[in-house]
Amino acid sequence: MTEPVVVAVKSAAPYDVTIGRGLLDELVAAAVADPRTTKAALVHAPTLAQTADAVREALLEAGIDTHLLEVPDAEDGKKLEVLGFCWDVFGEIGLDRRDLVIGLGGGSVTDLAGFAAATWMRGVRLINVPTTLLAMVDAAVGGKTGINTGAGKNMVGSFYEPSAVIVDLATLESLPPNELVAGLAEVVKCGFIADPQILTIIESDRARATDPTTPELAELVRRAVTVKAEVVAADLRESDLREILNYGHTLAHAIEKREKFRWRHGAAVSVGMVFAAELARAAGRLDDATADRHLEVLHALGLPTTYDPDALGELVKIMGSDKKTRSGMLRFVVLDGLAKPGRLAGPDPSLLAAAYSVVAGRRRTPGLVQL
Ligand SMILES: NC(=O)c1ccc[n+]([C@@H]2O[C@H](COP(=O)([O-])OP(=O)(O)OC[C@H]3O[C@@H](n4cnc5c(N)ncnc54)[C@H](O)[C@@H]3O)[C@@H](O)[C@H]2O)c1
Ligand SMILES: O=C(O)C(=O)C[C@@H](O)[C@H](O)[C@H](O)COP(=O)(O)O
Ligand SMILES: [Zn+2]
Repeated sequence: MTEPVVVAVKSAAPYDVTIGRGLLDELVAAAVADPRTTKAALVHAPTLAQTADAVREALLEAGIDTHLLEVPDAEDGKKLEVLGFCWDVFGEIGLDRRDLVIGLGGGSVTDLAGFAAATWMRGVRLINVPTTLLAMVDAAVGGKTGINTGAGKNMVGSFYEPSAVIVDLATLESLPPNELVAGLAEVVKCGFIADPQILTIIESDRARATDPTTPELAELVRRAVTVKAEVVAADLRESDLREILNYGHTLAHAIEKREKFRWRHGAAVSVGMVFAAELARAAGRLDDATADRHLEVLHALGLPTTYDPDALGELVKIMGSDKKTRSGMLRFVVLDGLAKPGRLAGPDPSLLAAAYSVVAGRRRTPGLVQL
């Protein structure tokens, strides 16, 4: 990819996701797009301190007084006290309604910065600059913002869309390989729910699909962002269709909560997708080949596909507070075939147990030989 590629999110307040390499100029252009903006609060993870400095310099040159807010890393940043810290700094620097918040980092930072922007003076302009694969293809796009609470993952937040998303693929070159692979879980998710070509690209050459410098990875990013953009443009507030982006997340969020948010989100989603596929297979809704393909592709990428064999009871309890639950009835996004997402409501405990026996590693699926 030489020229940046733009994926338009055609929601009520449309915005562009610009994907390329070395996009500082595009970021500055997005920032100055509103000529009333004189100040920016740049929220970033500690690992992005150097990049944050470079962005600040460029914005200062463009006449935007830019303040850096370094927040705790990963899920430690998605906390009420950190949100409070952001609000305090916004107040101290006099950030007003014409100004700008920039989220620079992984999904934990874009979720936090997005919610801080959504709530400050009831909403100030937001630009997301995702620097992990997961944030590029998922967290930074689509307007879900929020923090975790004692009750669980992302329990407080809002739907608040950015005015621009700048995806600089060059930032992936410093990302630890395990983080890149974790991000691929959400890419694989898009493959199963909507765009099977994603799976073919990964299966054809796993090494190139996991190399941040290749056109294959750039194409995976473009395809996954396109899936997300189309879904959120049709159903921003998750009244129905958007739930498909939650494929694998019912179990994933329960695992994350049980693990006190120390698991990588993408790793939990990987296990959650295996569970959802097995649930659909056990319910007679998903063919063996597609169910087996989950284990094969996720395992080949080095993502986890199993979890504590004795945790099902606890996980079912935690899943009770999943946001898709209705009148106390658990609801899962499942597949009725490749790229045919449906819903499974109130599964019988025997179905949950059958599906979990694969996650627990107690039952191997017939099609799978390499595990
Ligand atoms: N809002 C949404 O729609 C949405 C979608 C998917 C996930 N999420 C949320 O996103 C979060 C997970 O995001 P994540 O996987 O990006 O994790 P993360 O934000 O915790 O980042 C992972 C790690 O990578 C480091 N890092 C980030 N960019 C780097 C770079 N370029 N070079 C080196 N290190 C870098 C971070 O400091 C961190 O340690 C979860 O909280 C999840 O709930 C939100
Ligand atoms: O954008 C969405 O919608 C998603 O569900 C994408 C998920 O990958 C993401 O992890 C999201 O934050 C989950 O949201 P939640 O509503 O289940 O908390
Ligand atoms: Zn997710």
